[in-house]
Amino acid sequence: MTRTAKDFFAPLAVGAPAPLREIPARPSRAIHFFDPGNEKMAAKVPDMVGTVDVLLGNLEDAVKAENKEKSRQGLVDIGRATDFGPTQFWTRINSLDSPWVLDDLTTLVPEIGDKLDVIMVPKVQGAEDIHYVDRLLAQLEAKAGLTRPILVHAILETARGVANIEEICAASPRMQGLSLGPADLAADRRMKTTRVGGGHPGYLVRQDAPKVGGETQYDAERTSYQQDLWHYTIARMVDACAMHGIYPYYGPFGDILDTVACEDQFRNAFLLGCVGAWSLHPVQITIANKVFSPSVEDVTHARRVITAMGDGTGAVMIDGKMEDDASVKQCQVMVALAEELAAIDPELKKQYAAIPDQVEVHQS
Ligand SMILES: CCC(=O)SCCNC(=O)CCNC(=O)[C@H](O)C(C)(C)COP(=O)(O)OP(=O)(O)OC[C@H]1O[C@@H](n2cnc3c(N)ncnc32)[C@H](O)[C@@H]1OP(=O)(O)O
Ligand SMILES: O=CC(=O)O
Ligand SMILES: [Mg+2]
Repeated sequence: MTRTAKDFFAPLAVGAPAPLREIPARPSRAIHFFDPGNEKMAAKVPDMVGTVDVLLGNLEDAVKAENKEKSRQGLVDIGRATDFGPTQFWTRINSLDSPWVLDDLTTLVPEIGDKLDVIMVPKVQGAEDIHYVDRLLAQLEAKAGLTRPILVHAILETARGVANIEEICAASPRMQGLSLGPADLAADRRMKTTRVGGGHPGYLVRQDAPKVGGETQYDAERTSYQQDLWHYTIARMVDACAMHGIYPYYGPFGDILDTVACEDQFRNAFLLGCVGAWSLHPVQITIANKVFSPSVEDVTHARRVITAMGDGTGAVMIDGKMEDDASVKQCQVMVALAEELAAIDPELKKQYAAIPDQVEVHQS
C-alpha cells in the first residue's frame, strides 16, 4: 500500500522538521547556475545576491569529474560566507547512480542545510528516486538539528521520468517543482537534435503546395513555420505541477549568444504556465527576469477586469471583449504574480504602483 494522506504530514525521521503542507510561491524567474569550484564564477556570487531570484551551485553535469570535490567544498564555503537576503539558495546534486551523490548530501545538509532552500535532483526516473532522497534528507536534517525542511526539485530528463511525471510530483511533500532538461531528455529519447534546448529548423510545418491550372506546384516557394520541439513535455509538466501544487520551469537554453531565441523559448514557457527558467550565463538572468514578470499592460488589463467584475461573477464587456468568472480568475493569476514580484523587486514595484488603482471601465 502507498503512503496515506496523514503519513505525508509526519517527518520521515525522528527529530526531522515537519513537512510543509503547501509549497510557498517564492519568485524564481531565473535559476542561475554557477560552478562553485570555478573561482571566477564563485567570486561573482555575492554581488549577484538581490539581482536574481535563485542562485544554484551546480555539482552535476558541466563540472568535470576531477573537480567534483572542489565544487562541493566551494559550495559549502559560499553557503557559509554569503547572506542570501531575498535570493533563494539552491544546489543541483549529482545523479543518484553517481559515485558523488552520497557525499554531496551527507556533506551539504550538515554544513549548509540551514541555508539551502531547494535541492535539485537530476535524472529522476520515478517516485522511488524521490522517496530515497526524502528519507535520507529527513535523517540528515534530524542529525543536523535543522528546523525547516529542505525542498526537492526534480529534473525531467528521461523518457521514464516523463512517463512517471504525476507520481514524481506526488512522491513527497518536499516536492517544490520540476524543470525540463531538454539535453538529457533528447539523448534519452534518441531525438535527433544536438542542441541544448530551443527549437530546430528541421522541425516545422509547411504550407500546402499551390495549384496552378489544376497542376500542383511542388517546387513553388511556400511558407514554413518552425515548431516548438518541447511543447508536449512542457505542457505535461505544467499540468502535473498545477495538479500537485508545485512549480514548473523551463530548463537550459544553450545558445548563449542568441538572446532573441532564448527570450522566445522562455516566453513560450511563461505563457504555458512555467514560473521561471534556468540561466547559464549572467546575460540570461536579464532575459528571464523580463519574461517571467507580467508586463505593465497585462497587469493594467487584469486589474481593470477584476475591478469591473466586482464580486467576480456574471459577464461584462470591456473594449468589445467578454469577461466572466473564468477570465477574472486568469486576471487574478496575473495580479497575484505581480504582487509577489513587487514585494522583492523595487523596479517592478515602482512600475506596477504607477498603474491607477481604479481604472476607468468602458462597458459596451
Ligand atoms: C545542458 C544541460 C545542463 O545541465 S545545463 C546546466 C549546466 N551548465 C552550466 O551550469 C553552465 C554554466 N555556465 C558556464 O559554464 C559558462 O557561462 C559558459 C557557458 C561556459 C560560458 O563561460 P565563459 O566563456 O567564461 O563566458 P563569458 O566569457 O561570456 O563570461 C563573462 C564573465 O562572466 C563569468 N560567468 C560566465 N558564466 C557565469 C555564470 N554562470 N555565473 C557567474 N559568472 C559567470 C565568466 O567567468 C566571466 O568572468 P570574468 O569577466 O572573466 O571575470
Ligand atoms: O540538465 C539539463 C538537461 O537539459 O539535460
Ligand atoms: Mg541534464
